[in-house]
Amino acid sequence: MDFLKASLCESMRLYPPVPWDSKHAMFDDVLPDGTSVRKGDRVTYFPYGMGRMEKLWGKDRFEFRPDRWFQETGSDQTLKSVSPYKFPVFQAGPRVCLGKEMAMIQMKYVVASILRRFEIKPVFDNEPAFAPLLTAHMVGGLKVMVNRRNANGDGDI
Ligand code: HEM
Repeated sequence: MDFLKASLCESMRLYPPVPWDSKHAMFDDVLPDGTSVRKGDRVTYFPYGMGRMEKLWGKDRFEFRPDRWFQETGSDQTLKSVSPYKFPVFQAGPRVCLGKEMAMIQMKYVVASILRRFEIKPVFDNEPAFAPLLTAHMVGGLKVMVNRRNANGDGDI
């Protein structure tokens, strides 16, 4: 289940379900880096961009690597604790997503129960195009072939 959680986090790092999100200032304010914000200004944070920043994720930031979510020391196979300010897919701070734990449970449950029974393969080789609307979409959807797995866990068609 840890590897599944790491894979889900890695998927959401590269393709966050809420790729960008905005707030409007109620009062004049100053951000921690000194940027001043005036009352009524809109401030947007951009999880899609942050998930691809070399400064945050390293040179291999475009690679899908679930192992980056595990401890790096020796044979420690436990998941790392990653700051929501580095990985803000559920936002961070006082207005963090209240359903994030439930969302993780649901995603793990759906993926584990479907992949145990079915093999799913994309129909086309080309990489799906990501449409970063307020919530994430794929341009034209993702066409897949679904085969029931046999008792050995292999696709049977
Ligand atoms: C992968 C799934 C999910 C993602 C990526 C996600 C992401 C987010 C994000 C980015 C926000 C902040 C929105 C804002 O700026 O106002 C948010 C807020 C919220 N989410 Fe989720 N969410 C997910 C699933 C869920 C689920 C399953 C629930 C409920 C069971 C839920 C309940 C909420 C609530 C109540 C808030 C408002 C929190 C507040 O403003 O204080 N979310 N979510």
